[in-house]
Amino acid sequence: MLLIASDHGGFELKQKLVAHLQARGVALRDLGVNGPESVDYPDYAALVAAPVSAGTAERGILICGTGIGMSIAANKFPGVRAALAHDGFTAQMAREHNDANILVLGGRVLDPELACVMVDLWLGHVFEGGRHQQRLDKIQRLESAAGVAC
Ligand SMILES: O=C(CO)[C@H](O)[C@H](O)[C@H](O)COP(=O)(O)O
Repeated sequence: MLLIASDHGGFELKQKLVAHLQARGVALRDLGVNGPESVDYPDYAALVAAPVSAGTAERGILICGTGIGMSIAANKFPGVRAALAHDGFTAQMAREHNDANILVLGGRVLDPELACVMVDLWLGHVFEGGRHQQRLDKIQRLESAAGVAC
């Protein structure tokens, strides 16, 4: 199941992406925000990042104005690899090299048509493993070490 959420800065782009993904037949759950009213992005980051971290959802998409706040918040959750992508190349690399389980987009930055292409690239490619898995393992060890230090 693919989860998607945004704050007000990403609301318009989220609506566009939901329509795009539904037209493609992708199973997804829209967790809000449901209108353009001002909200706090960490609340919506948690709605997607917590189930991805817990393993009850496989992947998510988060959108705020720049994508920066959503990235910072989502990456606080263990096991989350939230990648802020800017174009088709970074969206594809987020899957192939980083195995990003959350794609983060900037609603005030991206052209909506490009954002649809980026989501398709991220969904349509696979993690390459190999040397990239070795690097993800090191990130996992950093996460574990940080937990011990606390
Ligand atoms: O981009 C964001 C965080 O990185 C969010 O969309 C924030 O909402 C933004 O920084 C602030 O936007 P506001 O509309 O001025 O509250």
